[in-house]
Amino acid sequence: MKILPYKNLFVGITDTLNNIFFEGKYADKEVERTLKSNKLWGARDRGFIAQTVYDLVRWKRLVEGAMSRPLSKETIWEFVGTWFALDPEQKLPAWEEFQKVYPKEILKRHHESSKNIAVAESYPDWMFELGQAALGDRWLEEVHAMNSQAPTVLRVNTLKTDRKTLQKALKDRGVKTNLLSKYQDAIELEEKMNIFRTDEFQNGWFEVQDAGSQLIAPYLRVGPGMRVVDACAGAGGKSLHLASLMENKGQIIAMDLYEWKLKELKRRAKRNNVQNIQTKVIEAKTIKRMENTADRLLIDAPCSGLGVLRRNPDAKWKLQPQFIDEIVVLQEKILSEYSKVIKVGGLMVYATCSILPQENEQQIEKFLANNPNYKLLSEKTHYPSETNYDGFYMALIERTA
Ligand SMILES: C[S@@+](CC[C@H](N)C(=O)[O-])C[C@H]1O[C@@H](n2cnc3c(N)ncnc32)[C@H](O)[C@@H]1O
Repeated sequence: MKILPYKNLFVGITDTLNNIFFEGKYADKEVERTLKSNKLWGARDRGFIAQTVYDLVRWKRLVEGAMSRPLSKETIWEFVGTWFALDPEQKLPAWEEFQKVYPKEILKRHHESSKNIAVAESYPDWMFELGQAALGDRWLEEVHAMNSQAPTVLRVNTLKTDRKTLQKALKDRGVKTNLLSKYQDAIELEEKMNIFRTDEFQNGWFEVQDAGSQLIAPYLRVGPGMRVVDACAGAGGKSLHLASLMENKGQIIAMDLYEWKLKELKRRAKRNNVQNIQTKVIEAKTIKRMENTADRLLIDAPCSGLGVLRRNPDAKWKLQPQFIDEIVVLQEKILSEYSKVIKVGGLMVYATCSILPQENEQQIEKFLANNPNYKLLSEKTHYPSETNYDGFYMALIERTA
């Protein structure tokens, strides 16, 4: 993206990066906060700030390689300057903050440092090695695919409208979209924009949900009138989708450990005109009391998020290796305990937004070996390099006895 040579934009960028890298803030929230802080910035300014921050979060290690020193609070201007100096077409403003940024040296250092593929693709060594050990050459394709920008995809709320009507309404506002043929309820925006201010969003005609994620609720084969448990419902992206597929009939029990997430779910349900969701905070005996009660169970498990790094590039730097070990143990426990909630003959879907086999097919193999009364009907990993959307895993399992 071409440099906009205005100091206040760069101050916005460096402040935002500081908060993301050194104050533990989430990239999306921080970008949103910065953009709200100056009402005088126009669409071009905002686009420049958002894009530069996301690029720099994504390419942190590559830029550090070209600086040949780590990013710190002290080197943050050099970090930003180095990013732009890597592109010979860009001309850095002659500001004092960029005095020590020498494009020729940067390009020379980049040439050397990017011989290491983990630097060239900008991933921490441990993550790169973990993925490569698990997925071999496929990992190289996935890390590359997860370095591009995530498209914005909407899921039409079929309780309120249909895809064509939504597409036409957005077109009338000047928003160009494409219907995705392989995803029954999905519409993709041609250009990034803030879609949350539109009447269509406020009136619950759609939710923003990646196309890969939109495959999970239909995989559970729900129908009107069923009793469905969404065991890790969070703020309810999939619960809302299940409600649409069930035509608002039957019952969805949306559960999570955190009440604040379920509160957000309720708010979204109201906007979506969803009336068949009941929320429940999981306490010590909740799961035991619900055994053998559900026709369908969705376990959208907590995971490493190693399929959605292009949406959350800051996770590259925030995730720690021991978290992966811990999350695998938690997934195993959740599967073993929560699976008892379905009745004999009922179905469950176990899903993650990771592409690591240890969180996915290996987890299911262990579960089936320990629980012969469950049968795997199908499983699928969606890889970002193949779909151009987020990476996901889903397994459909039947309780047979
Ligand atoms: C992948 S997220 C769910 C996303 C959500 N289903 C959606 O579509 O928006 C996983 C969720 O599991 C929840 N969680 C973590 N540990 C849990 C546990 N032991 N039991 C139930 N939920 C748990 C987290 O709070 C988080 O909301």
